[in-house]
Amino acid sequence: MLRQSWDMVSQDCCMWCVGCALQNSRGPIHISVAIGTFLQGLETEATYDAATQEFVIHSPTLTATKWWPGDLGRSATHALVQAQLICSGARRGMHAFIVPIRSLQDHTPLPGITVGDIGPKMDFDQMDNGFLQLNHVRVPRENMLSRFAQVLPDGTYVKLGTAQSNYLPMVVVRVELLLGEILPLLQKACVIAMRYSVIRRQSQLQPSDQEAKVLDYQTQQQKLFPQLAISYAFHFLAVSLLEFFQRSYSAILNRDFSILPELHALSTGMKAMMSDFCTQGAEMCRRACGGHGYSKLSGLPSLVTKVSASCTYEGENTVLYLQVARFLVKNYLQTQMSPGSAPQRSLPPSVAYLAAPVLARCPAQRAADFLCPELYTTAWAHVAARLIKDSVHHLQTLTQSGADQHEAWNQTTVIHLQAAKAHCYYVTVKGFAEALEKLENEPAIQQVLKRLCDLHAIHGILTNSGDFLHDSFLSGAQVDMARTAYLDLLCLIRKDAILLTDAFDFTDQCLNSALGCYDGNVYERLFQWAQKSPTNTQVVGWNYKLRKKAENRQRTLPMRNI
Ligand SMILES: CCCCCCCCCCCCC/C=C/C(=O)SCCNC(=O)CCNC(=O)[C@H](O)C(C)(C)COP(=O)(O)OP(=O)(O)OC[C@H]1O[C@@H](n2cnc3c(N)ncnc32)[C@H](O)[C@@H]1OP(=O)(O)O
Ligand SMILES: Cc1cc2nc3c(=O)[nH]c(=O)nc-3n(C[C@H](O)[C@H](O)[C@H](O)COP(=O)(O)OP(=O)(O)OC[C@H]3O[C@@H](n4cnc5c(N)ncnc54)[C@H](O)[C@@H]3O)c2cc1C
Repeated sequence: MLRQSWDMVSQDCCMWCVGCALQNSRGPIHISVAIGTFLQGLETEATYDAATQEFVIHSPTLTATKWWPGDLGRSATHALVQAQLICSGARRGMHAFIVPIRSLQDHTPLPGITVGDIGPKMDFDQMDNGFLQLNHVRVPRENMLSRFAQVLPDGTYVKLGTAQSNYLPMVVVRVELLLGEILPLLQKACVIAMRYSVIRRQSQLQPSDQEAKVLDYQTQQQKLFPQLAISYAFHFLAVSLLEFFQRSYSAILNRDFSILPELHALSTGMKAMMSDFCTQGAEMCRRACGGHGYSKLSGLPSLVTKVSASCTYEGENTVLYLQVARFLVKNYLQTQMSPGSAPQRSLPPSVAYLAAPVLARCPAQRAADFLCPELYTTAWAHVAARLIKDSVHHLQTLTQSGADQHEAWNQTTVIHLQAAKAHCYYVTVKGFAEALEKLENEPAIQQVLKRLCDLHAIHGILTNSGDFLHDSFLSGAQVDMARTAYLDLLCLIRKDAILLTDAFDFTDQCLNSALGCYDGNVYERLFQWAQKSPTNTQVVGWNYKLRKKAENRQRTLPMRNI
């Protein structure tokens, strides 16, 4: 029964999900997943012993200690450990092994296992994150996940996939995290900040007016509407990425890996961009709520710290952007191959723009021209293509001047990072524009969402205007036109802003915010919730008692001659 459960793990490919609980006849099996950044450099080893048909799993150094895996510190009974496979004397790279770590009878650590909690974190100390050291722990041969590679009883290694096929679970988790974990955190922050901003009144727009809702200030709109727009942009993109992944998945399981590089580039790029922007956006929403945004009763501080973790887990964002850059460089070089020099293959759809005809100047002549998906998608494609070309040029210049390939890569990574980020922005703009096209039968919804799409694209142009001005693709006058279009959009989006956040459909319970409830009773709720603070539930506060104690002590101390 236990073995069957493990088979389920490998077949369903849910092995990266943290703390997945599998039931077996002897009780709950709770799996934690343990890997780090540099998978090729993993220190933990799994050496096959043909005599006993077991793997001996060992952490040879302190730095090989697994650190962070969810549910490992207190709960997990098993860990999915990524380790360097060594069989018949040869190193075979990273593979995954199911390792029992705690007794199913009394939950104590098994022999050879050192496991525990990693200590306090930035927030969410209630979450269980653990460390794990393995001292020559033996597991049966069947405990290696073996869809893409097997070790036969005599130690023969049989490769069934490519070198990258063992990385597939990371793609799966990254794709699923976008809609399941990361994006809702920004969406919730938007709902809270937007609802509070129509309740909070501050100062006057006109001297004779009553105090204005803060959402009617242009600067408040500039803080919140780009967050709303990007929430929608990410929603459409994450949905289409999930569909793309689902379409490709069966091919991959049948060992057709041709789609994997693009899936990898899209999933890493979108994980990095979404977690970056959702983190900045949630913090912006928190600050847009003034002092109450700093109160935990607003729900915003925990959203900010939670989403901030997503910039690191499942691959640190810089590392992920550089994976995108690697994909971009490869595909750009493909476009530079002269016909006949190598077999031509068509570019993956997400980078097809690299081979498209180059438009040297933006044709916009007035502000309204910027409200055109074709115009701004082309503008983003132009900037991304130029930055990629530039990054490849720098790389080639260094290698041609004699620099070692790896050194040249490191010396150009800041430029590659910029190119990868521009490419990711282009992907979100294009994805949003394509989603709009599918709404032809819903003209009213299409119109409202198009304003958000316009805002997302133009906001990106204005915040990166240097990149658009650099080769005179945009002129200074055109940047001014784009800004006019942007400011006009803020007014238009204002009237739909609350409905657009209501549409995320979070319940009050799920928002858990005194500022963000549907009924708008912010101050009543803040006051009620503050009463529940432990210090307010005692008749005499602890600080008063402490002060009294200190005063009494002072009185009983003998006077000192000073
Ligand atoms: C405190 C609590 C707060 C609240 C939190 C709330 C909880 C919410 C739930 C969230 C749960 C989080 C759980 C987190 C889990 C984890 O973090 S698990 C650990 C994650 N670790 C990683 O993601 C590791 C990151 N590292 C990598 O992705 C890769 O190893 C790499 C470093 C990016 C590259 O690997 P490497 O082989 O060393 O490098 P290259 O030489 O660059 O690549 C070789 C080729 O492989 C291709 N490739 C790389 N990765 C993949 C992939 N995933 N899929 C497909 N292909 C891949 C790469 O493109 C190269 O290909 P070529 O260019 O063709 O050679
Ligand atoms: C909340 C949380 C939950 C987690 N859950 C799990 C889990 O369940 N299972 C698990 O296995 N792990 C988990 N982790 C660990 C997580 O996957 C790693 O922290 C993450 O992959 C980053 O690796 P690292 O900590 O080694 O950072 P490092 O790789 O050491 O990064 C440090 C710095 O070095 C830079 N850097 C690293 N490599 C390069 C490079 N090649 N080029 C340029 N710069 C580079 C990074 O950009 C970063 O600025 C979790 C982490 C957190 C914060």
